[in-house]
Amino acid sequence: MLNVENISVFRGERLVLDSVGLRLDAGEALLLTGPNGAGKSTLLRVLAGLRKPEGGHVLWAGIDALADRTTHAARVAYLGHQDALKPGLTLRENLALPARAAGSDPKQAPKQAMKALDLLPLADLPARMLSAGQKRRAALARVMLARAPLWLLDEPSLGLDTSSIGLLEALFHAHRETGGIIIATTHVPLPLPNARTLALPGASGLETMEEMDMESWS
Ligand SMILES: Nc1ncnc2c1ncn2[C@@H]1O[C@H](COP(=O)(O)OP(=O)(O)OP(=O)(O)O)[C@@H](O)[C@H]1O
Repeated sequence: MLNVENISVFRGERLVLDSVGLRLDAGEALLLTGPNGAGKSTLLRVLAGLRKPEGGHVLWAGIDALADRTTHAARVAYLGHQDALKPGLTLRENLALPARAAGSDPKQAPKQAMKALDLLPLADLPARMLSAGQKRRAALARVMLARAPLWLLDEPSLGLDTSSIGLLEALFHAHRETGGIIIATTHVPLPLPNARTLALPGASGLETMEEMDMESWS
């Protein structure tokens, strides 16, 4: 379903991703691992259509996914390092936005998502009053509400306590059960049974533009 071929990305002078490829079918999950700066977030942003790669293809059901960014955006639920909540709106109001965008009932769907992430008691608090872990759970509720088949999650368990990890496990399971795909970057174990792992090598395994030029002359 998702077929990623030869993705290469430069950041500044450095080749951060060098011909990265992966393939995932419905219901599958992939853990992206590697040292700080290895390019995990960069790859996730490329897959989300938020950053253009210098080379390679992202195919969804055999079609070039990045050719039409609007269509691709509807396939993707992206969780970055920032939780993307509007601080002055209540949690309930924050969650009504993605529910409406996904064509769901803006009252019922947020309620269900808050229930799944144990956020109902916080529904009427402004987002700025939530703790870091509560904000992370709210961001995961947004992911759930997007009703997108491809979840791209940058360190989804960051700041979560043990019981919240249990909620995450149930969320992941339900998404995969319905044929959803999950790609998550992480430095810690995640509750994704039978997930595959793609370990990015990090800067020491890659070359700079300068080194590449030198090689091409030799
Ligand atoms: N705005 C930027 N401009 C230039 N280089 C950048 C920029 N942001 C990140 N980089 C570089 O891109 C490389 C990959 O960064 P990226 O954030 O994808 O790594 P990561 O594997 O997600 O790291 P971490 O584990 O720390 O989250 C790093 O070497 C970083 O210095």
